[in-house]
Amino acid sequence: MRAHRAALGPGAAVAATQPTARSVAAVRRQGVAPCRQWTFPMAQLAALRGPRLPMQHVLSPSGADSSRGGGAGRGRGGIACRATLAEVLTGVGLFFTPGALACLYALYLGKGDFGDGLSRLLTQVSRGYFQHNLGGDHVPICDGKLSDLTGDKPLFTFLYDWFVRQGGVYKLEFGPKAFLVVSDPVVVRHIIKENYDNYDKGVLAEILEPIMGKGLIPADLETWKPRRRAIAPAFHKAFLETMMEMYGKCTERCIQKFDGLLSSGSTPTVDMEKEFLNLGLDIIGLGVFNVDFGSINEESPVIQAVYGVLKEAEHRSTTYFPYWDLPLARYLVPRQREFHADLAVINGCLDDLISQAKSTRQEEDLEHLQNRDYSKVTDPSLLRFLVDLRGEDASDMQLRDDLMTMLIAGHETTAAVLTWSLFLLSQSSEWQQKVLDEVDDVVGDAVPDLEAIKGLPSLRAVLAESLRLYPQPPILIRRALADDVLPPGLGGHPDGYPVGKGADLFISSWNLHRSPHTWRDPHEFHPERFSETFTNDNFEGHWAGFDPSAGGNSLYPNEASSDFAFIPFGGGARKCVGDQFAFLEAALIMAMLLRRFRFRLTGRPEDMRMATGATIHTADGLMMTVERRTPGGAVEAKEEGEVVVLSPA
Ligand code: HEM
Repeated sequence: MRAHRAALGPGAAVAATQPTARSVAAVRRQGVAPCRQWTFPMAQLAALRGPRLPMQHVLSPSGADSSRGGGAGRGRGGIACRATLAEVLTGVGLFFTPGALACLYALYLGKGDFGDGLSRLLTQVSRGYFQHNLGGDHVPICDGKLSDLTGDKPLFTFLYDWFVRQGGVYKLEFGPKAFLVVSDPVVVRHIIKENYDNYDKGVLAEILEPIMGKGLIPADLETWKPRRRAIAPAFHKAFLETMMEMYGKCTERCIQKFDGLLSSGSTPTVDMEKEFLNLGLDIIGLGVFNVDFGSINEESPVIQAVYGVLKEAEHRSTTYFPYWDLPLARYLVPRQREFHADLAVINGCLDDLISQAKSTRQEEDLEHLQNRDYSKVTDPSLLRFLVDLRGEDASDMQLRDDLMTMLIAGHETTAAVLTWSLFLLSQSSEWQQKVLDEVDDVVGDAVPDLEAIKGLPSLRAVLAESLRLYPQPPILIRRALADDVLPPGLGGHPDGYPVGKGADLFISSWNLHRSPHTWRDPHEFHPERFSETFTNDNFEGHWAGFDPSAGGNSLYPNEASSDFAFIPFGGGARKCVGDQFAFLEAALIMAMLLRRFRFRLTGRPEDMRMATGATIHTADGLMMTVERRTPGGAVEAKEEGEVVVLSPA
């Protein structure tokens, strides 16, 4: 955010309207009238953030005129030496006046806030030049303020306010960029399932490319198809069962750590968000490469590098101006230097692991790999599977990209689900009691297996409710590969919303999951909702409603049971490949920790604040006291109001 302010703040804005000596010279050389100079920085912005456009569009809204205007005559050789002082002053005045006027106009548009005003000015000027067809003439438009991006409230909460006012499809304009924000299940179903191959990851792929390359999440469709075919079968039943044993071992380490803290007789305070991140990192390291990061108890350089890269991915996804693409930024900006150093550490580590795995490759058919006796397999990791799979000769680079993708995708997301689940559960003695009764009955002191997790419906409903209220990530990103027409959704324009090739879309899972049209009491913590049906006749048959029996054998309520009103792991062809891996992991960790410890929030729940990046995390950690729990004991009933759920308001 800070970088964003620096790049687009008042200083930059003034620079944008007052050209540098070099740009003036360039304009003179081209014979372009100086008064058209204001368009230049916008061209840069648009080119950096969106698809490039022909330069004549940028230089002059009125086309060829600009190259023939008064500037051409003034700019042709020798003017400076023949000019009188008055002419020079007039020239300077002519040159700066538009800039000054633009500044004043920006201040007026922003009602005194220059940044907001500049953003609006850029929006007004760029409409029709840089924006793709985004919803046609009848789409509701929201004018984003820069202060929304830089303020304390996460961006996705603003998207909710607008959704409530404007409906399930609206256009959000920020400076020269515009997005279509989608919060309606019928429209979401169209984008991610029915017409999924008309969309790629757009802006997200641009941001993640330096980190994940062409890994499965950002990959273009052509790269994605064969990789998805190779990777999805790796998450088979025997693999997941073996992973659960590994989750148990990692969770035991966490339990031992808490036991150690409790042995002094005091009541320790622990940041549970951090503990979940460490636990998640150990698990993903073992699952993906069979490498034990041991991060619960120590910090290795690789772990530090992973955290550094994660932070940078987050920084980039929340920074408006991609300054890291500027020439030399990677050498001159300290955080970019650190990022590239971190990336080199991880890539070095991954390259070693890949070359080791390839040097011991034992090619096998898919069926054989899936039916191995996993009790005898020393390396059950995804890397081993992908290297040994017959017919899969992915390059080292592709393997590296896929592994890096899974390392990043599978770590923070699960930690975030655990963090918000514990936050919610710690406020409800009723749900704690339900969950603990199940855990004591079904699991006891054992490490739960797949069947045991199936026997914990209350715990699974709590995890799902946490994913509904705090979806990870809160926004999914898409870009249209060809023209399309989105369906109207609830209350939308009957003709639907046309989108042009290159149009950027935000699918707001946050809005979808808290929509008053698809959920009863959408901002309240009610895990029991997932065992009840819900319909809304206003959709006139276009939305099937929520039906718990429509989810098949899924461990969690999903896009099928909710007809795309609940997409905790996405949906359609690009649905998360690690959904079962992650859901089982979260359920197992919760069951084992809750069985042994009692966690209490140290502060007031209403003081918790969200921070956003790739996932929603807490602004100040999840600080909790840890006490030993006597298994089988009742949860002390206390006077409780509604569970505090952090909401858009
Ligand atoms: C609770 C934890 C997790 C959540 C909430 C989650 C959520 C998601 C979501 C919503 C998507 C769809 C993104 C989109 O459509 O743009 C996705 C995709 C993906 N996730 Fe997860 N994920 C989790 C854990 C994992 C794990 C553990 C792994 C790997 C070990 C993983 C790997 C992936 C990959 C590779 C994709 C891209 C799939 C594709 O495009 O084919 N995720 N995840």
